[in-house]
Amino acid sequence: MTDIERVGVVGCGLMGAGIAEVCARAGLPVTVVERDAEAARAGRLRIDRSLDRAAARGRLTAEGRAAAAGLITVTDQLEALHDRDLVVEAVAEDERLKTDVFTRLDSVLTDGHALLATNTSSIPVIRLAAATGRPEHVVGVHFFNPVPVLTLVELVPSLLTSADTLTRAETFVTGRLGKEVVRTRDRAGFVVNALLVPYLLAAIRMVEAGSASAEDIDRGMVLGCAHPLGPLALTDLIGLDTTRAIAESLYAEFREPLYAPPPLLSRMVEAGLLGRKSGRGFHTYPARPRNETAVPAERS
Ligand SMILES: CC(=O)CC(=O)SCCNC(=O)CCNC(=O)[C@H](O)C(C)(C)COP(=O)(O)OP(=O)(O)OC[C@H]1O[C@@H](n2cnc3c(N)ncnc32)[C@H](O)[C@@H]1OP(=O)(O)O
Ligand SMILES: NC(=O)C1=CN([C@@H]2O[C@H](COP(=O)(O)OP(=O)(O)OC[C@H]3O[C@@H](n4cnc5c(N)ncnc54)[C@H](OP(=O)(O)O)[C@@H]3O)[C@@H](O)[C@H]2O)C=CC1
Repeated sequence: MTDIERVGVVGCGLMGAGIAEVCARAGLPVTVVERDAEAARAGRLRIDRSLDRAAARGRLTAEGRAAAAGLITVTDQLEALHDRDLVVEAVAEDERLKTDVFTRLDSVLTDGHALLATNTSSIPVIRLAAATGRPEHVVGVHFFNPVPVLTLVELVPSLLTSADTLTRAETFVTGRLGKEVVRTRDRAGFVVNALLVPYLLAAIRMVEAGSASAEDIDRGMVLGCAHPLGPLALTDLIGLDTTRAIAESLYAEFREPLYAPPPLLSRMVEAGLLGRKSGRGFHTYPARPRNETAVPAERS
């Protein structure tokens, strides 16, 4: 079994909140760190609402909901992670921001054997590992959105990740969290995003070219290919800012035009049209309390 008993998460947005939730639902105490007190409050609300939703849908008993909520602490103090066996970094897809978090985590974690994981979608893991004095303990552990629903985790060793770190990370995500693992090499976008993101960008280029409406492009893929969401609704779910950041990493690594972010995507990010999280992207979503992910309009 796994030696990981105390988990830390940095960032309590869409992914950090989901990762904290699945760890707590597996019975693990989780400390989540946000940027400041207000963001910590918003993160706590995000986790609590997701637990409420799971309880309302009958996927969690009232006792299970209370137990999971009781295992989670959200704070704005990175030092609170000093005693963790594993920390998963889930801040925004920005290499400088992540590098800074890894440098700080390296000095905060007292246990020399603690695992440092990144949930990055696309940034090569070695660049984050190199910001620490313990690259052998740094590994990519890439969850999928929504974390409580999707079972895949991509496991990404860098050239300096030790075999022991990889085994401990895999044992944790499969044995403790009940997820399925795909191992991938440390290349921008790993496996899934290297395939998925060019498809999302192609749909955005179709909107830009006026080939069809966003609604019809999505309907085409939902009705014609049985995808749960069309590409533009999926881009709204991921976040347009995150999608653009992933495209930029892929383009920087491979220089393939199919990875280049289309101008429409960049203009929408610059306009603050980030998808569900801002209430409007390629589709619109009803207003929700501040910092909470909106639900699609058709379900309101
Ligand atoms: C960018 C990256 O680096 C990598 C990525 O993650 S790429 C993105 C990958 N994700 C996808 O491709 C998502 C594909 N879409 C889906 O899986 C589904 O559309 C969806 C789960 C998002 C919504 O499913 P749906 O059937 O349209 O709606 P809905 O009926 O509300 O949800 C289905 C189930 O998921 C649950 N669910 C939906 N969203 C959820 C969330 N955010 N948190 C927790 N549970 C959620 C619902 O409660 C429901 O569960 P029950 O059946 O037990 O009631
Ligand atoms: N969205 C998706 O579908 C998926 C995303 N990912 C990856 O997960 C990571 C997080 O993405 P996602 O959750 O969508 O992004 P979000 O923007 O929803 O969340 C990022 C969170 O990190 C917080 N944050 C920023 N800087 C710090 C800091 N220094 N310390 C603590 N918290 C900080 C942000 O706070 P504030 O808002 O105050 O800046 C925000 O709450 C990214 O690397 C992304 O690529 C992986 C799989 C799927």
